[in-house]
Amino acid sequence: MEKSAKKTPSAAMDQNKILSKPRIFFGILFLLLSVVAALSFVSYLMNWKADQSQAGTMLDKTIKSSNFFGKIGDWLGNIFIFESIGVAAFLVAFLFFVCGLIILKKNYFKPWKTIGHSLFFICWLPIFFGAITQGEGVLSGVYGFQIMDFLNSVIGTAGLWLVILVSIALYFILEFNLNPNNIKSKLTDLNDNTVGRVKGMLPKSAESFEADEELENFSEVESPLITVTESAGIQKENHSAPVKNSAPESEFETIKTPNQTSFDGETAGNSLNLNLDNTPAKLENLPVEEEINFKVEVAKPVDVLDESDLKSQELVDKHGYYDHKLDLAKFQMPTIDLLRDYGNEEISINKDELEENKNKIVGLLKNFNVGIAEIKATIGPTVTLYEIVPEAGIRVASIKKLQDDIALNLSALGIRIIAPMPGKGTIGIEVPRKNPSMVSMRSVIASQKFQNTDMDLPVVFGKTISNEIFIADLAKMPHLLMAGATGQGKSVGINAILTSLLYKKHPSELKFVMVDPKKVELSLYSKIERHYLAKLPDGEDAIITDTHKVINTLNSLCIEMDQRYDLLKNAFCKNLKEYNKKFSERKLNPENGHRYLPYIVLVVDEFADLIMTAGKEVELPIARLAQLARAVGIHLIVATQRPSVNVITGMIKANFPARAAFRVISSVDSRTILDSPGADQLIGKGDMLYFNGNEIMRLQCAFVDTPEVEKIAEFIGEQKGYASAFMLPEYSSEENISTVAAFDPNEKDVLFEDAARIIVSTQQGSTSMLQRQLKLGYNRAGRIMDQLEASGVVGGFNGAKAREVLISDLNSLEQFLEGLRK
Ligand SMILES: Nc1ncnc2c1ncn2[C@@H]1O[C@H](COP(=O)(O)OP(=O)(O)OP(=O)(O)O)[C@@H](O)[C@H]1O
Repeated sequence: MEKSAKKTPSAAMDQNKILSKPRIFFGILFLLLSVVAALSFVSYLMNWKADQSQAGTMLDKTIKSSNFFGKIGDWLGNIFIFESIGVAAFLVAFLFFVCGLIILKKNYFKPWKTIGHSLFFICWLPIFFGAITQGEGVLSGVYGFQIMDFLNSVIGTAGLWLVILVSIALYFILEFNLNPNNIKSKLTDLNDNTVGRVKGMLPKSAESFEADEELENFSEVESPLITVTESAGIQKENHSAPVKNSAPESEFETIKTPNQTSFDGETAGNSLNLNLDNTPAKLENLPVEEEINFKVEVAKPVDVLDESDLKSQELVDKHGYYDHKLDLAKFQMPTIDLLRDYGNEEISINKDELEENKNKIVGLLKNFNVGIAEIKATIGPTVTLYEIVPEAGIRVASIKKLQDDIALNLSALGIRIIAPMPGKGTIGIEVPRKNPSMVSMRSVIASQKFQNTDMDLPVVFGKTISNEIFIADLAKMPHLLMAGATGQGKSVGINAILTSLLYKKHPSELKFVMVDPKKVELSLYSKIERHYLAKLPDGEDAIITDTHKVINTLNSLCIEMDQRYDLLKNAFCKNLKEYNKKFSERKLNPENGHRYLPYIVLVVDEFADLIMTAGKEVELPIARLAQLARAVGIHLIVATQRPSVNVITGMIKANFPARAAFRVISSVDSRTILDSPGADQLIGKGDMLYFNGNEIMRLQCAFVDTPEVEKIAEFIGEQKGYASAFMLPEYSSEENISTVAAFDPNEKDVLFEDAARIIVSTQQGSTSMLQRQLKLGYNRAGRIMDQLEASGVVGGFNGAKAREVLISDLNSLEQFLEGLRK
């Protein structure tokens, strides 16, 4: 109660302000009376036997009273206690007190309820004590005894006790809303809660009952009351509490309900009506709100298991979760010692070099009137980054223009200026170190960062310019485009990527599709065919070198992608991870085609070579895979030496957000791969730029030598593997063949004859030539070529080479065409 008073001090103060003087006078008078009466009663009870004999001697000065309040106190005690209602007289004193508070408008409790309770006990206690003491002593008072005596004579002793006990029982039932359910729940609460909590609950129970009553009233007039109260700005949260029924079980929420009684004698109902009718301004003068604890319990949602869930649960209980590693349960991941230790890789700091470079940079910039406020050096494995803060007013572009001058001055290759440094207020000048340190694959694989990573497909590229290990998640990239001129570290980079994946993924979780037109770069991995490689069912080698097979494999991967999408759709999963989790929980039936889906990483080395020989036939499936395959766990790594625009077309580029550039020949190439220059300024030997779609980072690629890769492949290859490589879906170009066979002269393209003439006159069965000469799109040129094949002008598809032209000269062709026209 005090709490609520404390909570609304301003409201209470407002009320004090409007108290009239007579009100204050009578209020205090009643409070004093209550104190005098209570103390007189206490004193009377202590001395009543002696003092009673002095009754009626009020004016006799010779007779002294031992009551605190003298003869008045005696008189009061005698009248209220002895002659009337015994110890229940204290309730009369209490009623005085309540009246005093009501007059002073101190609404610490519900006054009318309190008066009601007091009156009940003023009636009940004297009879009860009368029945117990049979009129002996002062506990019952004379009236109490007489009423008890009267009842006793009318209904007998048993009837009297029945009345006493039934009346008190009824009181408690009504007051505390006691019913079997309530008692049970309260007992549970008592059990559940700590002693302190129980203590807290007991006095509150009366309030709970009141709150229930009030809530009933609320529900009758719920919506208007809510509207009015909210508009009045009074405890808006009151109404959100019941709405929050979805709150977790046992969560207590406090709601405040407007007090139902007022000092003007309004009943609860009246009070509510008043709320409805009053304006917000009037509402502010309503009795202070009282805080009660309102407990909301929401039944826990029952986990409804449908039939398939039950089945999967049963299967899990019986067999445990599906373990995709079980087939190769004994498979050992490669050990660190397979990688070569290149010795101390600690960065040596050459102070002279640092000082010299710093002085040169500062001196040169000064010559060009670029003042520097601050300069800082960060030493990386291959380059040192000098970060400068130019003086105020210096334009960034003016420093950027000085790149060549700085390079000349420092007489070093590979100077790169980053102006401004992303996320920093500085300009960066990267200067290659004279004695770069090597970053070995061993050191990055053995690092805590890599060992503890929880990425799906972690790829450790090497170290950043600030010597931190850099790991990226291929699953998130989701495809990587790599470029770099010959001998700049691209092959080492691919090996570093493959090695990181081999060190982290079990054969059941990852498959590689390797395309290597150069035939030598990836051949080392043929040893891990039965563990990690995927191939076409009729493919002899898992590492694909033939262009024709590449096309089939890419199309097969597209089929795999489509099949995976169907599986995911049927399993209601959004991505591979979710799907595999569901499969492991045995929620997906293998009889419906469901299977554990490993990640598939397609690695294409020398993409330029493929594009040159097969053009759109390669570009289209690659672009399709790049666009769609990420969700089904197919990721692409495409590398090229020649990052020209006809190799890395707009379509390819748009679908490869992650790019890695080793040193390239020209800044045009750099722009093709990274959309900005810089890769032409690298120093080679694994010095690379990595673009993740947002920013470009300079990295030193980790070095892994061919013998190391060989060792790893051997280590894996010697272990028990699957019966064969992972089989990709069958893809045959028979469909094309059948369309070719079903050639209909009447449906031939209008440019068919022109195309035939070009081919025969040049003796080159090339689709791209037709495209160029006739200015056709790839699809139409391809269709015409099919028709030429079907009609017998050219031979079948010949992989990388042009088709054989079957008609030797234009004369023969004209005759041939004449024949077709008939
Ligand atoms: N990360 C590296 N750290 C140190 N040296 C490296 C690194 N990467 C490459 N090199 C050096 O550069 C040489 C060429 O590297 P790599 O074979 O990877 O080049 P490439 O770009 O693949 O060439 P190509 O395209 O002709 O195959 C390596 O033999 C090695 O000496």
